[in-house]
Amino acid sequence: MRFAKMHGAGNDYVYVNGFAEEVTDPAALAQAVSNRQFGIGSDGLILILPSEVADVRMRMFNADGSEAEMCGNGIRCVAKYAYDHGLVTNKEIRVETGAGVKPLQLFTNAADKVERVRVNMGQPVLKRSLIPMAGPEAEQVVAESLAVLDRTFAITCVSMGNPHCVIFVDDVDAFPVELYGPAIENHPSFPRRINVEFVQVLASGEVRQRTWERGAAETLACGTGASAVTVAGVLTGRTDRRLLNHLRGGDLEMEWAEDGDIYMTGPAVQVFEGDYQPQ
Ligand SMILES: N[C@@H](CCC[C@H](N)C(=O)O)C(=O)O
Repeated sequence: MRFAKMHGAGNDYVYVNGFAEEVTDPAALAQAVSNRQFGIGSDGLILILPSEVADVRMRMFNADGSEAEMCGNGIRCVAKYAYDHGLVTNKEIRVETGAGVKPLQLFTNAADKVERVRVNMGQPVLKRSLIPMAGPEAEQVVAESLAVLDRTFAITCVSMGNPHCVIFVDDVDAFPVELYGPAIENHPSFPRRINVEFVQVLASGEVRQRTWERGAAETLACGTGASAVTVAGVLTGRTDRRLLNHLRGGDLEMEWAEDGDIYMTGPAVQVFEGDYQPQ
């Protein structure tokens, strides 16, 4: 099975071209290829597939085999793969995801290879009923508290198609993400689990973020998470609608536009291609 290993700001996935390869059990394949000792090594698996409503379709599987609705860093790499491998020829394309069809703008280098991508991530959803939480439905969840282990956090929950819990902290580099991340991911309040963003505000237009990802552990970046952080920063009065987000693996330029859509611009990098023999 041919594959490409790609990353967006260090959030790395194995990409399989579903126009040419048939994958019968993507959940099992995701677990196998993601293993950093016995597999290729990645945060998960992304399939690039034909679409009836867009230029291409993507399906995204976390390292534990669970399928997610959307992947912000992944969709930029899907666009790069599709353009660089000739699946699309335009620099404005549409990608079908589990969270709807997303429009993307591709930026190429002198060799006509995609280097950066701007994605319209769509509008955030703030209703409990749509961000798989337990409890009463339909109110906004801008500032709630969540008791976890020995602490109670102020949280902002935002769905970007997939669920995120944003927590602002004073010193994100010193924060024990590996302790509170899994406890929040698997908290009874979130029956379908949740991605957790820990964020330090550096200035009104600049933050530093670390992410504990549902189904994967801490990753170097999360594009849907950076979108949720942009929303949470504005709603809690901490940040502007334009934000430079420093993640562990690189920077993302974020904007929550006046029309309500969130735009993310960031890198898409192919590291290598290869052949994988399913065990
Ligand atoms: N890293 C991704 C998000 C991947 C899916 C997530 N772990 C989930 O289960 O929702 C991104 O860049 O958005």
